Amino acid sequence: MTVAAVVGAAPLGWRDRLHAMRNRLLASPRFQHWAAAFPLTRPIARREAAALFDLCAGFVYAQTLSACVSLDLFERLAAAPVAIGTLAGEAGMAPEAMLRLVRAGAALRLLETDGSSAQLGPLGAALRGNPGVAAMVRHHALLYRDLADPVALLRGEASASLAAFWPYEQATDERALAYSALMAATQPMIAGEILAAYDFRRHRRLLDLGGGDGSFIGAVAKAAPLLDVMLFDVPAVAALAEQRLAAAGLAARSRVLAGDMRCDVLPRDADIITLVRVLHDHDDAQAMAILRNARASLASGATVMVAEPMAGTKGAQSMGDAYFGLYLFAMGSGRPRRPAELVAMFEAAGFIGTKLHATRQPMLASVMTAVVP
Ligand SMILES: CC(C)=CCC/C(C)=C/CC/C(C)=C/C=C/C(C)=C/C=C/C=C(C)/C=C/C=C(C)/C=C/C=C(C)/C=C/CC(C)(C)O
Ligand SMILES: C[S@@+](CC[C@H](N)C(=O)[O-])C[C@H]1O[C@@H](n2cnc3c(N)ncnc32)[C@H](O)[C@@H]1O
Repeated sequence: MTVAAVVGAAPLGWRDRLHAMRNRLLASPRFQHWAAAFPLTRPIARREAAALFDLCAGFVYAQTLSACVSLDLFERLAAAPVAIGTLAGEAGMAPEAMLRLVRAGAALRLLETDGSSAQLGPLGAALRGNPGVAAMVRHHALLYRDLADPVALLRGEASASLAAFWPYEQATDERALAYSALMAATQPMIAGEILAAYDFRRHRRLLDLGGGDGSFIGAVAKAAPLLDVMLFDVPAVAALAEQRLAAAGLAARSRVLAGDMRCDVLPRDADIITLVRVLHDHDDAQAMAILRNARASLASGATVMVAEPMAGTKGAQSMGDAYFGLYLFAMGSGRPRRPAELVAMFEAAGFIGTKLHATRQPMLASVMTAVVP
């Protein structure tokens, strides 16, 4: 009797049978021993075992990085190597403990060490070039807490601290300041990707929905000096944007509006609307409401752009469905979407001509545009 017959399921097709055969083989200790011993399969066996080990141990690596960021080690080591004893004294720990951390960091290519001093490793050096990454590592303390019991989180039995960090509906000034500061810290890497992928100089007036503190439109305004910029966000964030844009000398070229982008009337004079790291925060019905509202405000020929990390991104699959999938689940709304899902949503909202624009680091953001017929 087959497994399918036992559980009463439909008989397996050839693809499923092949899949089941592969999985039986991979689970067999005899096959694993053979593959590790046979010279042609040995590199694959080692790579797959290492990949599985990294999944088991990934949280330790992330916490090693977290300790380095908390202790500001990458900045401390920016100019020159520093003796382990000195670093230990500054961090308030025993030299043996600091050496343990430095050796862990060196194994992860964050640091380098000769056993008596430490200096930056290649990944620690790259991290310094993107200050938003350290801000995210600090922020991850919340997600780490929420994921302590992932099954309880998925069952809805644990209250997530991340949800309280993003209180869009009731954003007080203090909360808005906290999440907008995090977004502003990470915005340069995102704006860099979008500006390299899309030329905004072809437009006249841009409306950035959920535009945060204005960091993105500030960068666009610099790259497209003739473009007028508008920003729409919840009241507490819009107030921050107003201050920031004025401080950047953009008061005359910019307009800031406050409200609910899902249902409030939007300005009608934009020829491009941007949604940067916005749509993936919202469940499908809300995301459709945003797209339909954007469509209603735009004239024929105008453009809508979604820029955010997308699921299924080649070479960065774990970023989409694993990282952002669980991040947004803990946050309590939204999901990372595949480009094909966004195309369907654009079309359902009345846009045509969807286009995916290649970005240099799709792990950080993908860019998709569509136009009003
Ligand atoms: C010179 C020598 C020796 C060799 C040359 C070899 C060579 C070419 C090396 C390359 C060097 C190089 C250019 C490195 C570049 C590294 C970069 C650009 C690294 C960037 C890393 C970015 C990271 C890790 C980003 C992480 C982002 C995170 C975790 C973002 C999280 C965002 C969240 C949670 C957003 C939340 C918003 C919400 C609520 C979802 O809407
Ligand atoms: C993840 S942040 C992205 C901010 C900015 N676009 C960026 O990439 O840095 C999402 C933004 O959408 C805003 N937002 C969320 N729900 C909103 C709503 N219903 N109406 C207007 N803005 C909203 C939030 O206040 C926040 O500033």
